[in-house]
Amino acid sequence: MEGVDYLRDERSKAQFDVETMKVAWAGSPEAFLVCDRMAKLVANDPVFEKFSKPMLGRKELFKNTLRKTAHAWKLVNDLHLTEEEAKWLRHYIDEPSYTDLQWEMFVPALEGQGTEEQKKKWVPLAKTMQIIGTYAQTELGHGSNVQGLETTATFDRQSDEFVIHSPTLTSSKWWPGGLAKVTTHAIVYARLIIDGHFYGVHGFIVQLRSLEDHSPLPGITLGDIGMKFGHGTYNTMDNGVARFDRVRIPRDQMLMRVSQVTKEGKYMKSNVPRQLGYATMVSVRQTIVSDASKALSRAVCIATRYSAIRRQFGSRDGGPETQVLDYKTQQSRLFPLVASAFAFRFASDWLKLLYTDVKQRLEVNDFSTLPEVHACTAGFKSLTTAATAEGIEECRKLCGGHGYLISSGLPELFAFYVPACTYEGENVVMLLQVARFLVKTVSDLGNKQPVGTAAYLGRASLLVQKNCVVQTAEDWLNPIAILEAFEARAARMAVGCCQRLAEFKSPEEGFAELSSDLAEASLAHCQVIVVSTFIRRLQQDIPGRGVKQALEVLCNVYALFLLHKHQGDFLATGYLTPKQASLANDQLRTLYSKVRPNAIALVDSFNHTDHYLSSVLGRYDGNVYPKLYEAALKDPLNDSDIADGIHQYVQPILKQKLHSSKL
Ligand SMILES: CCCCCCCC/C=C\C/C=C/C(=O)SCCNC(=O)CCNC(=O)[C@H](O)C(C)(C)COP(=O)(O)OP(=O)(O)OC[C@H]1O[C@@H](n2cnc3c(N)ncnc32)[C@H](O)[C@@H]1OP(=O)(O)O
Ligand SMILES: Cc1cc2nc3c(=O)[nH]c(=O)nc-3n(C[C@H](O)[C@H](O)[C@H](O)COP(=O)(O)OP(=O)(O)OC[C@H]3O[C@@H](n4cnc5c(N)ncnc54)[C@H](O)[C@@H]3O)c2cc1C
Repeated sequence: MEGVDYLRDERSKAQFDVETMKVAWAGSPEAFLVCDRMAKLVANDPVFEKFSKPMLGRKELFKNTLRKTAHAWKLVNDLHLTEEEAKWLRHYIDEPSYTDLQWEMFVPALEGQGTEEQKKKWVPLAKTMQIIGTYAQTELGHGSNVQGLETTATFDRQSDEFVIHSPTLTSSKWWPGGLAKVTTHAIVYARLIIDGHFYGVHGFIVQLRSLEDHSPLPGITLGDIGMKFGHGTYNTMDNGVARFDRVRIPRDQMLMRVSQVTKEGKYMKSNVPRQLGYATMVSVRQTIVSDASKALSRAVCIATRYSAIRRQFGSRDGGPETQVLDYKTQQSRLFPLVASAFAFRFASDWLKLLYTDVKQRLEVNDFSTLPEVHACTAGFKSLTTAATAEGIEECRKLCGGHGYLISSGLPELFAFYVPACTYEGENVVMLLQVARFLVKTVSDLGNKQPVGTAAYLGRASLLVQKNCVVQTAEDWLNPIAILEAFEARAARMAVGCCQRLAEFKSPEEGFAELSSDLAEASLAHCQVIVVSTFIRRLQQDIPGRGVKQALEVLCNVYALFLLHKHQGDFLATGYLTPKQASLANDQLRTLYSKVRPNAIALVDSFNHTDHYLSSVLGRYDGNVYPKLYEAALKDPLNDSDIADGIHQYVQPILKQKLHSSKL
């Protein structure tokens, strides 16, 4: 049999209806149709070809992306695509470009932090791409600590302008996407100074380049920050540096939803919290969670298909060898990642609802749920990006040696994905934000009953006393038992941290000293929410033959895999006995056997095109070896039998006459 037959055979074993699972993955029939149409539009358009990317130099990579982005914008207009469709189009084009910043950060920053008047002026210009903007917050010297930014915006009462200035080398804006060569405008974050007084960091709309000839405006120095990790992925993007030498902008270009500066130079605070200035980051963190499920689904799709084709050992009497997918070790590394992709998908659907809700509330100045939404977006961003980055690397290893080839699609996916652990809030820094929320919630238990995602902490006094009642491996299939185990572990970790915090001289000192434990407690809290979201999703109506059952298996795999991975926490906090932890692992092995016949169908449900996967190992048709061979032959080194440099550098060595002492 060939790879093609192996996958056909695997598909015939599926115990659920793949077409309905595709809809469950996409979120709704409508969402599925949009994704499917956009994926095919990109896959069938030769402009979006990407197999030649690994061979391009930096300048060509960048220009190639400009060309694709211009073509995409033409399609958006010619085909009258909606914003949602255009977002999927960008996603499937699969190349970081300045438009990510335009649509994911510049427009949301204008919409979220601008006044009605500002939005009316700037948003239509941005949405029609008459101006192209970026989000210029990070500096050479500070990224995580936003309040530590050094760029200044000094109000000049006489001219009714702000003077934007980079006073030090470390105040140079550093990293913003598109800044180096493309963007005409930026939201520049700077310390506001009026009459020598500092009023904190605010966002300012600054024009960077002439709209006539694209040259940088006077007083502005712009450049690229250099090549980044990997080859053809983030190097398509011109992440940039900007320095400002007393650049003047009109007063009405400070984003003034949160606070205003009057003509007279009076600083006025609205009744909105200053954290609203961070709202764009909350919006993007939410998008990043959804992106994690996509990136992980892509990696597991490649690794699962290839694992069904790859055979090693186990041949008897000249018969076929064992598919590596049948090895329990392969399953125990791969299936939890398949389950995680689904878990993150449902978590991101839920987070989107939570975010939509807070957005509506913020519009009518209801800020009550902002702390919880901030904690959820920050925590989920950290949890999902860390697990996805690790998961992609695991998938590379699951594909053995071939996983290291660029043609497997995995090295470039990894290089593209890993910065997600850093940008939009470094992951540990984000967990510490969750920790602040947890400590506040636990410390306030006597006065205030927690709600929403923290509601379980209202039962903390009970959860720290109760013990797990599981007696058999089957008991671990009960969602109530699973959820209580996660809640008890998280509550015990959070309460334990709070008790130890009280032993320090000051809360700040305690927080700093216990920050590792607090980050672990935060992760445990986020896992409660992801697991409970998966469980709740299964309580909804899920149509289609066997779809719900297949998802139930994955939900249990996800939860019990986490329980097994973090069994140290579950045991140390005393909720579980070693016997119960071992029963969970027994159940996990059984569950892997239930995933096995559905493995290929599950990854088919992601509906990824071969173009999107850009992987010879993950091809839908399974024709791996001939195509791997074909891809290798296309390498420029194979253009001739005698490569450049052989005559010059190798032959002289071969032909040298050695002295007998060196023989
Ligand atoms: C097609 C798909 C495309 C997908 C996505 C495209 C992305 C493109 C790729 C890359 C682009 C990347 C862009 C960037 O990276 S932009 C830069 C991002 N930078 C950061 O994320 C900086 C992280 N730092 C911070 O957010 C803050 O400095 C901080 C939260 C770490 C600390 O804030 P600070 O004000 O200094 O102090 P406190 O810790 O004291 O906080 C005060 C108070 O405010 C609460 N809070 C903090 N942040 C928020 C928030 N966002 N919303 C609501 N509330 C917030 C915090 O919890 C404290 O509350 P308290 O405990 O009650 O006092
Ligand atoms: C590909 C990419 C694209 C980007 N795009 C943009 C963009 O468009 N616009 C923009 O403004 N920025 C952008 N950034 C910058 C990005 O937002 C920052 O790099 C990020 O916020 C992390 O900040 P940092 O680099 O200062 O890291 P640091 O904060 O210096 O982190 C270094 C280490 O210190 C630790 N650390 C920091 N603070 C604490 C603390 N309080 N407690 C414990 N540990 C701590 C971190 O955990 C980390 O291990 C981008 C970055 C990348 C990689």
